[in-house]
Amino acid sequence: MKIAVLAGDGIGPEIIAQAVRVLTVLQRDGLKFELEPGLLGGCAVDATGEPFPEVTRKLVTEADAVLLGAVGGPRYDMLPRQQRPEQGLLSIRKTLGLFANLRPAILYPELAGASTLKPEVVSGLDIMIVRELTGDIYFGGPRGIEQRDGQRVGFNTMIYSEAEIRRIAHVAFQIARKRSHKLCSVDKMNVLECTQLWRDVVTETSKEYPDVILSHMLVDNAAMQLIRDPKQFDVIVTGNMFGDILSDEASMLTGSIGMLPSASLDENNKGLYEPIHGSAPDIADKNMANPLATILSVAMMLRYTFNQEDSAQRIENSVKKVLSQNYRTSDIGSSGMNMVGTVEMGDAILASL
Ligand SMILES: NC(=O)c1ccc[n+]([C@@H]2O[C@H](COP(=O)([O-])OP(=O)(O)OC[C@H]3O[C@@H](n4cnc5c(N)ncnc54)[C@H](O)[C@@H]3O)[C@@H](O)[C@H]2O)c1
Ligand SMILES: CC(C)[C@H](C(=O)O)[C@@H](O)C(=O)O
Ligand SMILES: [Mg+2]
Repeated sequence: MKIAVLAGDGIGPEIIAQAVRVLTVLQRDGLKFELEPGLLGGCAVDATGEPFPEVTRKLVTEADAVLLGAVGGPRYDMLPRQQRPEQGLLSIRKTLGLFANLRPAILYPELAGASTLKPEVVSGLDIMIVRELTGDIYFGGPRGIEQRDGQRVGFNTMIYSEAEIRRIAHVAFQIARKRSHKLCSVDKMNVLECTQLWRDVVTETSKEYPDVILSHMLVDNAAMQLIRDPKQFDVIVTGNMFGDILSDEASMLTGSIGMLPSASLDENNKGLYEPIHGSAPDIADKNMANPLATILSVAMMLRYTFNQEDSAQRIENSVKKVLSQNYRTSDIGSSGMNMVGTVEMGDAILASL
């Protein structure tokens, strides 16, 4: 088994270093895999002029799984769009066919006080957001900025084929089947034809899953309901853009965006694993970043790509243990806690593995 490790930019190298320490312990204890580093994002632009160079394309195509930190940063914001670090991330997702993005939002009981919501609103929260990842307005054409009638206009195209909707719907129904048999599909069918089709196809697909209760919600209401009463949700399925926004929103229910891992899977469960957050330039190189989302992404890799459920749980249990020992990075900290930096959080995880 080969794992490509793409640290990326900003806090990427700091959080990936802690995740790699965890993988190295598992390797010592008998799991068979090799780690191979590669460049993606701004660091790849610096080295090669491209955010997703050919050598990285080859590496990730041959690897069984990819572990990614985060890409992007203000230094690269003025580059032409095709050269931006984020374009590297979008290309890797598209190249590997990673259409199913699983973003679990789980509140660890110890962090009930870290959420900005009242503990009773969030305690016990366990939501799975299933985000379609290779379609939608992110990839649709035509797109651009051009002159029309003496002024600039910007335009993008929201587009989904029924096949794209059906395959992500199947993933979501199957996940709902293993959980509480409840699925909420989020769209904006009152305004957008593209999401009318989304609702129609998800409803058609539901006929194959009579044991799952399907509901639909408009995205503006869903954003509100996530804050009002998040525990009404179990599995949410939605498109690329709504999923991006709702998962950042859901992260704050759990205390911090530094806690949310993700898996991006193809048809065969080959996957890319990354925290949902970005490169956090405001705290880069300060030993402040929370590495837990990245470490939990390693657990997802072991579960979904390598079928190593025991090792996945071993990592998740060590996260629970360090939280119960009151170790906190500043994003989840409060008074009376054992405040630590990125590396020290990694030390605590290793000690409790
Ligand atoms: N998957 C990715 O690589 C990815 C995802 C999102 C954003 N980005 C890129 O990252 C850059 C910064 O974007 P942004 O500021 O909008 O979002 P961000 O997620 O990087 O940061 C938002 C806020 O959350 C904090 N934060 C994020 N991760 C944290 C962690 N692990 N521990 C503690 N605090 C954390 C940051 O300090 C910041 O205050 C942009 O270039 C953006 O395009 C990349
Ligand atoms: C950086 C960006 C392309 C990316 C997205 O929008 O998908 C990020 O926000 C994410 O959530 O992984
Ligand atoms: Mg995002």
